[in-house]
Amino acid sequence: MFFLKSLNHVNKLSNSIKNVISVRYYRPRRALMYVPGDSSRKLTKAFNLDVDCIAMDCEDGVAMNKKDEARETIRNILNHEKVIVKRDFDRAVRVNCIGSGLCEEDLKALLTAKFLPDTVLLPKVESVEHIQWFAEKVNALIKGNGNVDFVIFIENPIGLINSHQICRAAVDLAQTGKFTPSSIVFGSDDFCAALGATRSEDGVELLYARQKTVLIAKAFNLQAIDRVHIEFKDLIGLRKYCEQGARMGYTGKQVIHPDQVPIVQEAFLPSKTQFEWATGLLTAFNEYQKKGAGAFVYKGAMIDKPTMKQAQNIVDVYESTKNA
Ligand SMILES: CC(=O)SCCNC(=O)CCNC(=O)[C@H](O)C(C)(C)COP(=O)(O)OP(=O)(O)OC[C@H]1O[C@@H](n2cnc3c(N)ncnc32)[C@H](O)[C@@H]1OP(=O)(O)O
Ligand SMILES: O=CC(=O)O
Ligand SMILES: [Mg+2]
Repeated sequence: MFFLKSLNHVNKLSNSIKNVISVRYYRPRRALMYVPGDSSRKLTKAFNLDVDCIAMDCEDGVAMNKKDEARETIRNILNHEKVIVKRDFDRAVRVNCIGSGLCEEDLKALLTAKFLPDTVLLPKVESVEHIQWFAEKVNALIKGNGNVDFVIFIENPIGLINSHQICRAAVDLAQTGKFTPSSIVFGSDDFCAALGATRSEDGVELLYARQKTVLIAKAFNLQAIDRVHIEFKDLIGLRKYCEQGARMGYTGKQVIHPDQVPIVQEAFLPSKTQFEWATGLLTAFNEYQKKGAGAFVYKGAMIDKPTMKQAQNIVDVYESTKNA
């Protein structure tokens, strides 16, 4: 239901404009909110929030001796139809990583529940072989025409080095598979640990990895979901990092606490002013194209194709989230 609702705007544009736009509509994931799968209390609380994505966690938010409980609790939730309190949301699950030896059991329990999760989040992806393993399991477990969105976590150096091949494999295998690659998550905390780096205020130790992750995501037309801000009481810092991530091209951010949700949801939604600027620009672009002008002046600035694409990005995000 989140998809393809703003095609009208694009359809109004001339064919020559359509050809340069790669249109893809996503289930919005501005805030990707983790909830430990073994905590019924937190899960209930999360379902009452106004949030794009709830990631019911089997992985690092759950202690080793609570893994079975988390898996069972989430399966029970998936055995019931999604209850929409505030509005529709992405009912996602984060399974344990393949290397843990727990992933298969998670997938078996969660993909055979009465209702499929909307999305499966796979942490610590390191290689094409991981994607092939995931594809094989998911394709065997999902019945009929079922399909889940697939979120790939890049959170260690080998995963980052192989990220291009990982995304290529995911996109290729999805053609005949029961999953749809939708996003890359930058798992900065695990990345820091794997790198042996120390977290700092300006995050300089992660800059390359953070930029490369968004670059890879965009190369494959995927959403890019930024690092978690673990100092959850620091809402001023959170806003600053959201704005920074959004400027870098990230489309959303991982969240661990309800207080972080409204700030993140807002920071990754273009403002009404930006939306109006963008729609006005697209209309003007269309008119100038018809007149044979590639470059023109709009609100005091030179506009040509790259700016038109930036405006289209704003419209896409705005349209995909405003009624979500
Ligand atoms: C690097 C990564 O992998 S990040 C992902 C893994 N980590 C996680 O999933 C952690 C998720 N977050 C949490 O578990 C918690 O926010 C903590 C442990 C950090 C702090 O929890 P608390 O000390 O309970 O925080 P606080 O008292 O401020 O919580 C306020 C309310 O929000 C609820 N709450 C806190 N976090 C969450 C959450 N993630 N989802 C839903 N509800 C939550 C609490 O239950 C509490 O509600 P209540 O009073 O009705 O019980
Ligand atoms: O899983 C997230 C991370 O930062 O690690
Ligand atoms: Mg992690």
